[in-house]
Amino acid sequence: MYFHLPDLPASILGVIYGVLGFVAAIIAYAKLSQGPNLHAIPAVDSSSWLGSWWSGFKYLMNAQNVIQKGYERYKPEPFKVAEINRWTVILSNPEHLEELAKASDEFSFMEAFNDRIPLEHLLGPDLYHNPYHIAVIRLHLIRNLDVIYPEIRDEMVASFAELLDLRENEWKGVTASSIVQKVVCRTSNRIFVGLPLCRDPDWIDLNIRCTVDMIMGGIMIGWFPKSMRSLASRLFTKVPQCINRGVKLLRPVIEERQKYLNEYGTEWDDKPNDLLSWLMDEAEGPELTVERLTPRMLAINFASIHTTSSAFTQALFHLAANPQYLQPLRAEVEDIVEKDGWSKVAVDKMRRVDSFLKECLRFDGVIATLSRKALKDFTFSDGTFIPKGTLIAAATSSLHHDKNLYKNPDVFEPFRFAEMHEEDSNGPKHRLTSTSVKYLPFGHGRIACPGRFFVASELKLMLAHVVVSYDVKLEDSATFPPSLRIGTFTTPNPHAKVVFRNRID
Ligand code: HEM
Repeated sequence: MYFHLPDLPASILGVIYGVLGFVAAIIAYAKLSQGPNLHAIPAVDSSSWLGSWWSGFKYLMNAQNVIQKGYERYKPEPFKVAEINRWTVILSNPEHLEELAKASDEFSFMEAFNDRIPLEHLLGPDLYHNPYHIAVIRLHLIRNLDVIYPEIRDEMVASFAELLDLRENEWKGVTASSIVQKVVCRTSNRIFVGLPLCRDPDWIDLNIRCTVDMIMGGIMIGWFPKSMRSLASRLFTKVPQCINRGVKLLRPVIEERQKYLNEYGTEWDDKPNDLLSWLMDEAEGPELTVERLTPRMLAINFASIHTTSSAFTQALFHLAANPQYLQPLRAEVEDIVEKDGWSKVAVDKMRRVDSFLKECLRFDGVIATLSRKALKDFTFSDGTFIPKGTLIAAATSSLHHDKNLYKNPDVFEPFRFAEMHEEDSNGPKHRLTSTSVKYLPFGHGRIACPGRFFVASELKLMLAHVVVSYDVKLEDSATFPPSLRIGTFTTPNPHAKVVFRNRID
């Protein structure tokens, strides 16, 4: 059920929107004032009644500018930025970030996330209170990477071929973001739920759309008091329909596996080696039901599909805008594959491919990561005090463009990390999967993204395949497509085209 305003004259609608805006401003201010006492931390813009609301609006429109302004003015001290209904303290001091990344009981990633997108009320409390899927991703997905490599590649190559559907040597323009989302969804789900579900158009559509529905629904129900959020989620968001669709599609797969599990225990011939199987092996009691496994699977897709496809779409734009990098990438891939085949060993050796992707995430990846909520009062070792309840994030994009941390930070230098790897005796620390307070797209420390080893393999296989199989360029006279941003969410341009043809040389 959704609310629609009836057709009313513009003047009456204007009054209604005015009143709603005023009420929203009051609620927002009330929420801003209810939070922890952050008076000692300077604000980037005004912290007055109306000023903070206006600053929140500016943050929504251009968070990067607001954070950069604070970074230039206050670094290395923390500063606060107003969002529409909350303050966030931004950290810019690498020492603070290192301490934050190491802290255990004092800060929570999940609490901070839940404050923005209340997954607990959207997908149910089990996911939030019993996140056993994180351990499964951390242990099984990484441990099985070698074995699942051929499947990742098989699905990815088939998806590109089908979705691009190129004829002879003709150039064909495609909407990059849409094609990449489908390739990523299919390829990732080959490892998440296996064949044939990973190719089911309904499953692909569900997982691509559901992320957007969860973000929009989450932002909306975040305005409601906690006690009303589950009801609001059922009434005003599309998430319950997503879960029902998911249950319908997953039920036959899960029930068949449950039959084998009951009959043979955790091992049987031809047992699928995928994330769903590993989750079912670890699930206990009611967690093993279709109704509990489905939201978990949707949540894993939520964490992976848009993040991975955004990273690859942006890489594709960089490649198409800079065709001079195609040749050095091709040379590396062909040389390595000739000796080692399309194996994990081979892809691990592809330093230019690794560096290209890593630079794309540094250059125009996320704006703020290391999002945490302080669960108790915390004092950094230099005496900086953070009160309980404070929302914190790192000034990721500003750090990634700081000339004290990177040479020529505002220039896209795709092989910079490969060169650092060559010059450094501790080369591996420059790999895509290595995090540090200078490199934060995957977060850092105890809670750093557990999917990053899988995603690095997937992205590297995709880029290596594209460079050896296709010629790519932007449309004639097109310039680098600008990303879309709302608050700290950033997404590559959803309309821009990349032109492909089968490689001719
Ligand atoms: C390019 C793709 C991806 C990016 C940029 C990314 C980024 C991140 C970041 C920034 C965090 C928070 C870490 C922190 O604050 O320290 C995170 C957490 C997480 N990511 Fe990823 N991620 C990606 C892909 C994936 C994939 C493919 C999966 C699943 C297979 C995944 C699963 C998760 C999970 C479950 C968490 C929560 C960890 C926890 O609560 O301890 N991510 N990711």
